Amino acid sequence: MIIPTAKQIKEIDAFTISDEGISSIDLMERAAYSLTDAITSQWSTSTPIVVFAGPGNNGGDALAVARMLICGGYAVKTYLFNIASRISADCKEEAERLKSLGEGHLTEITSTFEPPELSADTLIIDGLFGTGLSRPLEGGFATLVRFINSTGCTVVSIDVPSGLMCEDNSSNNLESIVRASLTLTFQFRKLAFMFDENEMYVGKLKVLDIQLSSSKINSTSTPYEYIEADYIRELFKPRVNSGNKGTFGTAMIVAGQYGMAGAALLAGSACLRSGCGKVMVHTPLLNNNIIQIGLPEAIIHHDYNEKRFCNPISSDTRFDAICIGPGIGTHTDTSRALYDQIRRTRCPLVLDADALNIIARNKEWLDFLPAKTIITPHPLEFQRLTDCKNDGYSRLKVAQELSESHELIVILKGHHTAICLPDGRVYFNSTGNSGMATAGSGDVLSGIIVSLLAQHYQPSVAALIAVFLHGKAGDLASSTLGEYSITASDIVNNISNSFRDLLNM
Ligand SMILES: NC(=O)C1=CN([C@@H]2O[C@H](COP(=O)(O)OP(=O)(O)OC[C@H]3O[C@@H](n4cnc5c(N)ncnc54)[C@H](OP(=O)(O)O)[C@@H]3O)[C@@H](O)[C@H]2O)[C@@H](O)CC1
Ligand SMILES: Nc1ncnc2c1ncn2[C@@H]1O[C@H](COP(=O)(O)OP(=O)(O)O)[C@@H](O)[C@H]1O
Ligand SMILES: [K+]
Repeated sequence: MIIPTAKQIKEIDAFTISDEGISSIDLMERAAYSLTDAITSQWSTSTPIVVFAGPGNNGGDALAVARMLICGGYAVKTYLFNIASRISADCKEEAERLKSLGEGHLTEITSTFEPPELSADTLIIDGLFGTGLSRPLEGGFATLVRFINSTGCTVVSIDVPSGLMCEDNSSNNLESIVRASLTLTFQFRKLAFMFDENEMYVGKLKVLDIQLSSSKINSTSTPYEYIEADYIRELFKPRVNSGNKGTFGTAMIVAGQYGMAGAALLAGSACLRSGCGKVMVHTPLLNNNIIQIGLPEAIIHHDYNEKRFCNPISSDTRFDAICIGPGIGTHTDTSRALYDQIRRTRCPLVLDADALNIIARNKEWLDFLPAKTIITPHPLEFQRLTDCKNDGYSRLKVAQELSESHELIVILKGHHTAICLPDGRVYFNSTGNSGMATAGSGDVLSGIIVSLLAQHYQPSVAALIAVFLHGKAGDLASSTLGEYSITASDIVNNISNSFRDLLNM
């Protein structure tokens, strides 16, 4: 599903109204009905409800929900903030409809506001601002948001937590954003929801289908896409029945300085579990026994001249794709070896972990990376690599620029990992869970990617499939072990289930 901007959502909204020949108030009623349905399915009529409505259509939704809840037998107190005497036409109409239920349901605030006493079990419905927020909240609205956040009550935000911009929050006033327990958003995830730091505002997320025009959605051009199973499934090539080891390619993994052999094991086993024909591991001699025993299917490519650090792979080119980085360390010999290998590499390449830390110290090497190289930084590695600011939006913009200017595939790892392609498109992943925040899980991802590259998947396709499968393997691991107990090896052990789940095997 696409992730449109707030401006594009407005256009899709307007198109739906004209195309369907319905009035905007009827679309608002449809939206409010689905909100009410979501709320009543979770909270019973014994829950006291307080609704805060703003002056725009987000407020209109809130007023309509208040009316529907009252009609459903809930006790609801509603406050409409009409400070600037400029409420939208549909918000005004919804206020009239609410008032028509009788006295006392609606309090209109035109100047000062005395916050009501709220019991701990009160449910707050936040309909102050949605996609129409145009600047950070200040003054009375900022105070109101701080009040809402201080109550300790459960908060349901309509469409967007009030105060949160749909895209860029890098210069927002972060104290003036509602911290929702649940956000009921219309039709699309918003770009800001993809950034890890905004989870504390969004809370749990539920996307409500309000049947906006599918033809308009399909013709809306946006670089941002949220990827789910159906999309990924289409990217698979059929596996040749008569294929042999050679058909499915050889992957070379350069990993594991002495003391980090586990990184080589994890990347190597993930690679073997992901379909390539042969796996070679280039690793220091001192890792010999552990790799031979732990990964008997792999061919070890010894680093003879140095016992502890990874050195050059000599001029060997008997592989179809190469991954450099998991646990290699940043020793100067390794650094030199990485430089030589980058300059020499002609096959698809994925760089992870310490390979990226070495490049971060030699940023001009970015210019030498072969086109379509995949890099897989976590936020700190990306910060070292680019000196970008620390918020998700700024990081994404820098990743998009890097991807376009250097023709790289940048996989920005996180809860919603972003895959940035050189043509400007960005795909956000839908699988994965906090159990995967465990040492070594990035090594597993690298192993899956290089396996798909060795099978001659285009780098962009390999990146998309690998990120999705990796997260899915983590989700399957969590479904049996729980998020507290997953290890990176459990992710490897669920790669096969992840393939089977995705491909209905
Ligand atoms: N998508 C869909 O199809 C559907 C969408 N629907 C709903 O519509 C919502 C969008 O409605 P919307 O466009 O009226 O914007 P909304 O968020 O209510 O705010 C606009 C008002 O806020 C004001 N304002 C802005 N910033 C401010 C600030 N910092 N401080 C103070 N004021 C500020 C701004 O005034 P101005 O900027 O002109 O000063 C204006 O008065 C959307 O989120 C969803 O809930 C559904 O009803 C139906 C289907
Ligand atoms: N909360 C989370 N939700 C989803 N995926 C996660 C979460 N935390 C970590 N991951 C995934 O786990 C991997 C962690 O990689 P990384 O930080 O490089 O780990 P390591 O360096 O220990 O191998 C990434 O693919 C990341 O997307
Ligand atoms: K809201």
